[in-house]
Amino acid sequence: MRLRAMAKINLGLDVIRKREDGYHEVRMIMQTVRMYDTLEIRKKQAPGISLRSNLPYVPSDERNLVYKAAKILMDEFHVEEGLSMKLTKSIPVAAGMAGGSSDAAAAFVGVNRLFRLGLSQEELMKRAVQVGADVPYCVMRGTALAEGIGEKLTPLPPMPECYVLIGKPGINVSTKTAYENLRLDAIQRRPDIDGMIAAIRNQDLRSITEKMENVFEPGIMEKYPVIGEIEKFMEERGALKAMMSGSGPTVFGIFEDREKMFAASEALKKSGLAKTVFASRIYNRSE
Ligand SMILES: C[C@@](CO)(OP(=O)(O)O)[C@H](O)COP(=O)(O)OP(=O)(O)OC[C@H]1O[C@@H](n2ccc(N)nc2=O)[C@H](O)[C@@H]1O
Ligand SMILES: Nc1ncnc2c1ncn2[C@@H]1O[C@H](COP(=O)(O)OP(=O)(O)O)[C@@H](O)[C@H]1O
Repeated sequence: MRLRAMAKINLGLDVIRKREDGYHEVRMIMQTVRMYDTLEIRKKQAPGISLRSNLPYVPSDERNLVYKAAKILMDEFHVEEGLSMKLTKSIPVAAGMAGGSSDAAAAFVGVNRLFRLGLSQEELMKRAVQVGADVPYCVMRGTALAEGIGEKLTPLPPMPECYVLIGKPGINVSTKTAYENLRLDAIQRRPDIDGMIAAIRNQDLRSITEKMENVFEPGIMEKYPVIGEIEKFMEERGALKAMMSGSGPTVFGIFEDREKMFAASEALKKSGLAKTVFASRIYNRSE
């Protein structure tokens, strides 16, 4: 069985408060994009889980989120057979695009099917949060409002068709450190999440992009000015708006015009500003 684990972007990202347990309460507009890792899974005779990946620097033991997800289901349902998995990564790692979370979501969906465990999507999402705050969303996919620590999800109508240019500079930002360094009392501009939901319901792409805001961006951009440079580069080449995704450092630009996006993509590759450049488009649940 072969599954696609798709990346996400945050069209809007607000952090409301820090909880007692150290996690933060968020309000985010999530959107799946057509950039994906591939997870191949099959049964094997010997018991246990084996995992291979195409990237030497991604762990292929129990630290891998795919492994964690598979183990949760196999333990709960006392699966006696073995599982063999092969992960081929294309989504940049530690990039703010939920690559690992989406791989884990694919493992939940795949293991449920392969061993005929009979769990509904909702039942998978309940278990998914044990692996990471964004994993339930990665099971659901599409356009959604995420609240709580990211696990309370409200599906939204698909955002209007558009093109997404992805540019990741050659730096890594840890999600944990980004949350730890966020000064909630110093946040100056709050994203208008409710306004964005209205704009999505109205299928108004311009209004959606006008409302794009991420509270992590000022702090991370101050440390890594290249993020702002990539945004400017995209906007000068036709992006309605460009912004950092999640805790960064990946930048995405929203384009109405496909040709402009491809031209910007080629130029960005040549510029040397970004290490990974990928021309993509949004993915909707109905596809
Ligand atoms: C910031 C966001 C925005 O979508 O995405 P990424 O930048 O990681 O893609 C998410 O909130 C990331 O969710 P996810 O990556 O699943 O987080 P987890 O693995 O559960 O947690 C990693 C660390 O981030 C912090 N964390 C995470 C989520 C949250 N709501 N509050 C937190 O404080 C915790 O310190 C935790 O130890
Ligand atoms: N399947 C996986 N893919 C990528 N990274 C993984 C995976 N499993 C565990 N990790 C670890 O998780 C960390 C961040 O993963 P990733 O999901 O790419 O971050 P982000 O959600 O911030 O983009 C990496 O440092 C990596 O070592």
